[in-house]
Amino acid sequence: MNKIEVRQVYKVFGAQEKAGLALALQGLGKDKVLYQTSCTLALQDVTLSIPAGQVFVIMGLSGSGKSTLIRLFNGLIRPSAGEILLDGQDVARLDARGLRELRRHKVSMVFQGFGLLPHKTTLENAAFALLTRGEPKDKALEAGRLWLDRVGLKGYEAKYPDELSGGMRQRVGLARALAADPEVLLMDEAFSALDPLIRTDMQDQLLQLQKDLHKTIIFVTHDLDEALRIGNQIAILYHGRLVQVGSPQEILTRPANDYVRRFVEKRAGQPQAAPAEGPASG
Ligand SMILES: Nc1ncnc2c1ncn2[C@@H]1O[C@H](COP(=O)(O)OP(=O)(O)OP(=O)(O)O)[C@@H](O)[C@H]1O
Repeated sequence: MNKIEVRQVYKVFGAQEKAGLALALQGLGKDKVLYQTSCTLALQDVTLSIPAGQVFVIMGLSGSGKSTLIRLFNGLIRPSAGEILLDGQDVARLDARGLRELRRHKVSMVFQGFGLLPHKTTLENAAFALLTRGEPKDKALEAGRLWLDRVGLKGYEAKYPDELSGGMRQRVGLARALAADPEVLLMDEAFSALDPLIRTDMQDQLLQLQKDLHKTIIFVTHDLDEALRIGNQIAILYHGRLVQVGSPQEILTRPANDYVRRFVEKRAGQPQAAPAEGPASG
């Protein structure tokens, strides 16, 4: 069964959201919507199914809509149109209380900037989600300790974030997200701030954890090598449109268009920078 269904989702940013949406629904692209309404069409007509228990990667250049898409899954952003069904429930229709419940129990997020609380210890950070949802303190700290151990940070419980390296901080971020035992883990460029060797270590660790956990993990990256390494499936965005969804093998051997082909050709083992997208046509 699929965990998440994204159905005909549009997202327009700007003061004239409705006017921008009306143009987008007529099929106008990002440039024309911007020209006519000064609004940014960040996602247009995105429909996809995200299977349960897999690592699903969302990839594309800077500005292609990756962060917007992943933020729909925990309601940080509301779509201008369309549905985001999580186990059949439309996240876009949840009220503030429903969203709070969703974020406390079902969907956790790991950020690129780690998002740790600087005045709390590693252990308090790891247990933070459990403490804020009202679990007994000893139980929450016990779970925090367990997850710190699982991500290789045993012995660092009493340290503060500024005493840790970037890689260690991201491990705390991962432990904190996993301690909440979410069904869905959202990772937005979670490893992009790390240097290449640490980044590869983190990818390995995530894959190792996933062998036991079988979580639904949605992972945003602009790096094709990372996507190929960790993704069971990869969705590629271009100017807010979905251009291809496939297995790493399919992306490599049957790129759907020139945009995907350029990603694949540029690969050659070198980590890519994240150039911004050029003007959109349409
Ligand atoms: N809050 C906002 N207000 C206005 N425009 C926005 C907002 N958030 C995103 N956008 C625009 O929506 C488009 C998609 O942005 P988004 O951040 O989703 O892209 P991205 O692929 O995640 O890029 P990056 O890799 O640089 O983070 C861009 O054109 C961006 O300028």
